[in-house]
Amino acid sequence: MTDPLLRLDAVTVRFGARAALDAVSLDAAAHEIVCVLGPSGSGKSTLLRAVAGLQQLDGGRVLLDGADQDGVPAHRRGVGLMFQDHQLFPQRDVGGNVAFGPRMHKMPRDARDRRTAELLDLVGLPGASARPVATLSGGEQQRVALARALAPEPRLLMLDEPLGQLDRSLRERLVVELRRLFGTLGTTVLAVTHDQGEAFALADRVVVMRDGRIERSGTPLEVWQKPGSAFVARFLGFDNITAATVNGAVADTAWGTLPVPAGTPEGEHQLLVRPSGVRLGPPGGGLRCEVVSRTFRGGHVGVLLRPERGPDLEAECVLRETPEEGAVVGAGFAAEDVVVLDRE
Ligand SMILES: Nc1ncnc2c1ncn2[C@@H]1O[C@H](COP(=O)(O)OP(=O)(O)OP(=O)(O)O)[C@@H](O)[C@H]1O
Repeated sequence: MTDPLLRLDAVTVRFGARAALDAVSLDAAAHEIVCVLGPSGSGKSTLLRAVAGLQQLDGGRVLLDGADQDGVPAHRRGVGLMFQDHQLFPQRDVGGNVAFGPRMHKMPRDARDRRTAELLDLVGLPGASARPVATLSGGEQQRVALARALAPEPRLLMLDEPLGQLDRSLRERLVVELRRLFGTLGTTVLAVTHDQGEAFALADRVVVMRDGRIERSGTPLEVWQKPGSAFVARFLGFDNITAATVNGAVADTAWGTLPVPAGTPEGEHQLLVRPSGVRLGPPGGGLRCEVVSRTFRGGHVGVLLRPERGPDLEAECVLRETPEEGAVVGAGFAAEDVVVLDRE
């Protein structure tokens, strides 16, 4: 087997008594887009800094193309970094910013100009080379920062909250463009973000961190379908979580008896019920609930329910079928949207 492009092998970084990274092991294959996701303070930036060579390790190894990077300074690792505040050089024009890396690498002027023009095309700013940085919008600055990070052709591109400061609609558009761009260029990417929507849209593989450790790793679909722990489920925005005793095809919970998917192991578990699996009907059938609030979410409406027993429940409804606030409804549960969580 060939070496992965990036390998972290039991990497530990401590600040005082606290481990910001606690024996983290992680591989990224060439051309893979890996997004590290996690709450504030979970160690995401420390992980990027460790790979970049900006953070001393207290244990473990970082390997690039199979070579241990111990003692290799940041500028010799061949990795590109784009940080949240994407600081462009304000006194240089767009072209001067993008060509900065290649000039440092002594690339001849012709080739530099060609590369700059190509990259500006790729990021959707054709012909912008002579524009002063101060005349760019936030989204345009982000694109220039990206072109600058790509210009030296890094073997690994690392992004720290790449779209952090942009508004939601621009982020949603840019994230699709970024994925396409990285696919075209074959760039290997390690990105960190606390925005799960961004990570799921961008990544081939999502890694969720918790207190300096990797809690869950998989394709976006795998992690979405099987969060594994209550922590990951909550982080993904799922709140319908309850303790349950599984017995055959059903489970006893605070909300009453719920169906569970075939093959669910017997015994005590935590269960997640996806909002799409909470089906609303007339109050006579199922668990009696009052509608507390409704939140419009584009394609559907999130409905918060106060059941006659058990914690609040969230349901997902199509607009036409959404009950009024204050209405009393009966909630049923669909087995295919009930997921077993194996830990807190
Ligand atoms: N230079 C430092 N000195 C002391 N503690 C630090 C230092 N850098 C990070 N930490 C601590 O290490 C832990 C991980 O921080 P890190 O910045 O990696 O988290 P993060 O997941 O990137 O958070 P955020 O999303 O807020 O940027 C935190 O508890 C943080 O306070």
